[in-house]
Amino acid sequence: MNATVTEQDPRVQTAHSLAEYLAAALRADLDVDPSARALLVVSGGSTPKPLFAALRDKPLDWSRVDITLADERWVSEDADDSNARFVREHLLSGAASAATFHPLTNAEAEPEDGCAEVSARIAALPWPASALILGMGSDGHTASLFPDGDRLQEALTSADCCVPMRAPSVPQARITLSLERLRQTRRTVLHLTGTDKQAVLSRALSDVEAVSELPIRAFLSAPLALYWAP
Ligand SMILES: O=C(O)[C@H](O)[C@@H](O)[C@H](O)[C@H](O)COP(=O)(O)O
Repeated sequence: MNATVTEQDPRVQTAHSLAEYLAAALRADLDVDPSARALLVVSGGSTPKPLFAALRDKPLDWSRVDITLADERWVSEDADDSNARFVREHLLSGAASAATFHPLTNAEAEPEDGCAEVSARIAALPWPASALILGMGSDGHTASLFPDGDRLQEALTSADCCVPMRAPSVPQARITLSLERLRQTRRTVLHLTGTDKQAVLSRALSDVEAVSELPIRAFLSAPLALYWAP
């Protein structure tokens, strides 16, 4: 007998499992009532690309789904490193093109000037979100909560929806949802790949460093679904 061996990329497999979980969460929240809308908060970076590919054709009523970002670089939407561009190209196609996307930028030149308008617009979405998907950097940042962020303390304590952020470790100015807003979700997912990030997460779980040193720690005291692949 000839055996057929199919090798699956673990990152793609993990993305598929997470897409199933998110689609089920969105369906459950939409099924509550026919007029209900569901909000999905996604992250940028490179990790979500296979997730978006696995999620965008899931059968659900995408016309009742709002999508926004956990954070954004303050760049134009056609810039290579715009998270909005990334979402439009990789998530908002196929069935998911019926969803409504809410970007975190506007025409102001600086996030400090544009933040109030973005905050008001994003606060008006149907919170709590069905799900928040966070990534994490090797410095323990998540969303744009950077250990060296100029407004990290404000973002960790503010009741405002969004906070501008600049950090010496990253080239562009950013805008991030505040911790309080990021916590307004029914489900929080941490989506990671690689052994380097596994090591950072172990450090964060060891309870030695402060939230200001490893901001991901702000999410470890509440239920969190971890999707990790080597
Ligand atoms: O837009 C961004 O850059 C994110 O919001 C950021 O918090 C990201 O999730 C991590 O930096 C992980 O990025 P990677 O997925 O590229 O490793």
